[in-house]
Amino acid sequence: MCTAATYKTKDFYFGRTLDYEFSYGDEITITPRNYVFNLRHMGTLSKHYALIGMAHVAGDYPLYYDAINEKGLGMAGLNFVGNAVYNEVEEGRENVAQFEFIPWILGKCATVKEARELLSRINLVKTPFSEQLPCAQLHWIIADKEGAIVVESMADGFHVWDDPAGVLTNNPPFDQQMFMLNNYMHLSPKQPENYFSDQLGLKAYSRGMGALGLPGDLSSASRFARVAYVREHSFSGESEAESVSQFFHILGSVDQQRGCCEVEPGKYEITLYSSCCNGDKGIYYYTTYENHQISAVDMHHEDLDGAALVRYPVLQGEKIYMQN
Ligand SMILES: C[C@H](CCC(=O)NCCS(=O)(=O)O)[C@H]1CC[C@H]2[C@@H]3[C@H](O)C[C@@H]4C[C@H](O)CC[C@]4(C)[C@H]3C[C@H](O)[C@]12C
Repeated sequence: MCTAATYKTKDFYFGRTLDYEFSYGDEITITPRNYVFNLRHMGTLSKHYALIGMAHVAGDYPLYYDAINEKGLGMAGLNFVGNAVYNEVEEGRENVAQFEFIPWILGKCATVKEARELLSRINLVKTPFSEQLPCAQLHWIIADKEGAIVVESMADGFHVWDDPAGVLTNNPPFDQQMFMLNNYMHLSPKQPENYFSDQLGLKAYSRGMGALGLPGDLSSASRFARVAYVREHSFSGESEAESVSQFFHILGSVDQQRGCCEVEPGKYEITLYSSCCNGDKGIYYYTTYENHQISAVDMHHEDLDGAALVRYPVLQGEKIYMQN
């Protein structure tokens, strides 16, 4: 399972949890403006916006899971197993392979508005990266400081949904996730009133009872409702430290602890990493399951006019600050 969210204070923030039972070998990867993407069906993409994000680099190709570009547009791919359907290549169309989708959008678009325009022409195709890395079944959230959209390529068509909740998880399809939020419209950070009966003398005996009924389990639909609720009510200061800290708390509401989601006997899905990108500053912050300290890579500390990928390993291992 995975969860993505947006957040705004003075700056725009975008990030995700990556939940899985193993890592593909990820690195924080900066693609500078002159790195040449050799596209499968569209020639080359040689001049584009610079990107920073989490990727598995295969043969010098950055296979992004989530990223932002230098203009503050963010995009993340989340599992959509059983629902994602990609097309065959069609002559004369903009055929973009599923694994090229993030660089194609973030390389060319500065805003969600521009992404919508590009999406209206795209034919998302099933060409795999390689035999070892076949097509991932994903759907995507694309967001900037003005708003978010969700892209789902399914058997019944190519959908571009408005995402006013600013979140995405996994199955079921996005329109169903949004519909199910109706079930939770009574939830509130305020203490509840007794509408049940004026005969029974019911009262709030604990803080936090306004959100009784918010689902606590790890299913995708429950995480969708929980992260949407937490994000909606999030409140923080505007400084970078306060905003980043609050963003990780939003994602913390859907964190997966080892042992709670068994995918096969003795194998557990966990939150391998959580990310928070500052879209205005081009900084990629992250924590991992084994490293709660926030680490960060700033794209503007690199030569963004270069042509070679810049790669940083994901730092692991808890760093405990001993006070005596
Ligand atoms: C497994 C990841 C999604 C995690 C997730 O959504 N888990 C939910 C589990 S569940 O459904 O709800 O059970 C996805 C997100 C991005 C994916 C990667 C990116 O799409 C980049 C390439 C794409 C290639 O086609 C396959 C390898 C790959 C390197 C992908 C491997 C894997 O599918 C990733 C890492």
